[in-house]
Amino acid sequence: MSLMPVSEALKRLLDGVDPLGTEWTDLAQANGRTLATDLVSTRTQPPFAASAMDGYAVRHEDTTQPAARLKVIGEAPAGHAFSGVVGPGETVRIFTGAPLPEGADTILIQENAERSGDSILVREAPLKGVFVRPAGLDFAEGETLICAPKRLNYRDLALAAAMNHARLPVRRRPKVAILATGDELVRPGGDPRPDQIIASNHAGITALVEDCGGSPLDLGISKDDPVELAGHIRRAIEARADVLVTLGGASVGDHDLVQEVLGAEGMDLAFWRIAMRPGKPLMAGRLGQTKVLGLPGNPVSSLVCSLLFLKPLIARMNGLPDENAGERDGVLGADLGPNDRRQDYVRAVLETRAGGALVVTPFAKQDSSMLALLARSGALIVRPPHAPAAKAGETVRFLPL
Ligand SMILES: Nc1nc2c(c(=O)[nH]1)N[C@H]1C(S)=C(S)[C@@H](COP(=O)(O)OP(=O)(O)OC[C@H]3O[C@@H](n4cnc5c(N)ncnc54)[C@H](O)[C@@H]3O)O[C@H]1N2
Ligand code: MOO
Repeated sequence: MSLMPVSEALKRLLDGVDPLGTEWTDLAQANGRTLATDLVSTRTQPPFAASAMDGYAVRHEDTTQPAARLKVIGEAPAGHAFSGVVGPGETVRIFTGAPLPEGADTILIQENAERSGDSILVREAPLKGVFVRPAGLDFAEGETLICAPKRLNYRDLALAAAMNHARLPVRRRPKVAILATGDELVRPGGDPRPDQIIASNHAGITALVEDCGGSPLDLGISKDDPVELAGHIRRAIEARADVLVTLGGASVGDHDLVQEVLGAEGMDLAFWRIAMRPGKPLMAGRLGQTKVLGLPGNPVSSLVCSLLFLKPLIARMNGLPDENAGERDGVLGADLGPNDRRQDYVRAVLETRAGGALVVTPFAKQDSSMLALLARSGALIVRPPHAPAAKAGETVRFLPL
């Protein structure tokens, strides 16, 4: 049986996938969304020369004489510009964020002024121009401040708000329908019979889809029954899912029906069976406008395949580059035996040792059903097909989790 290399499978999966369309969203809903077009400022910030301190707006030349005294002719709190002009020997009481009044060029902080009635004594002369933020210090109208494509974070959103964008152009989030299959599965919180287990893959993949900028759609659990399975698959198509992820039933057992039923529903198969561990029975295809990704049922296999295939697919639909291209070098923390023909993704603890070395220490057991070890892993050591045995201390490639 020939197995397709991981890189070839990924290429086929992403082939011809274009970014989804653009929609507008409120600023409050934009966290984690992907900006679809560059964001240009509609404002200059600050829009006026502003005081950076609480104190007095002065003409610098009036403050240089020892024990200079200035007359307070008004007040400028933030949001209330002083409308007059500061003339010789005059000052305006000013607060942080208020516009610098005309005539003044410097801020005397209040700690260095002694007020009595409507005058002040300059206790320590300021340097010329201090504590004045010039107009446009932060940014100017017309400047492109956030370039698309970019997943928006809290800093971007503060900046977009400061630019006065209440709504933002973002990519439509890929809708990812997730369907578990198997008579043995019961939802978390359910009451399994002795021969049943809890369906775990859903929870993990839902979270991964959200983390990657997709919108998960829970299609529940289908029994290993072709009619029921076909019904669930049709629901995904009716819901116009961009991606249908099936969990389990991808292998060769008598009850592994997913591929057969998808085929009967009209799926074009792109590939099945990959030279990777875990994840060998991975399958992909297209059903109408919906990309289909058939993940193996073993929990670690389904999560590793999601990381390696679903994540880049969602990134592509958002118009973003594939972050998995970020494999790194690490120091192997324990010996590894020779690899076979499948590219191995070895669960490992990731540590930073003194001096900054990244050390990846593989777990001795690597069974693809072991979620507890995956949860403790910080890295997947990537071992190419037929890699020779490796000794602790050698350099290996890894993907951070
Ligand atoms: N004769 C062969 N048998 C198997 C092969 C093979 O090549 N020849 N491949 C093995 C490999 S590798 C994998 S991986 C599994 C994957 O098989 P399926 O995708 O058909 O998965 P299932 O049989 O449905 O389930 C496997 C395992 O995972 C549990 N499971 C399924 N779904 C969930 C879920 N949503 N949450 C938690 N656990 C789940 C299921 O109970 C099984 O224990 O096939 C090997 N067999
Ligand atoms: O792909 Mo299977 O995950 O080797 O267990």
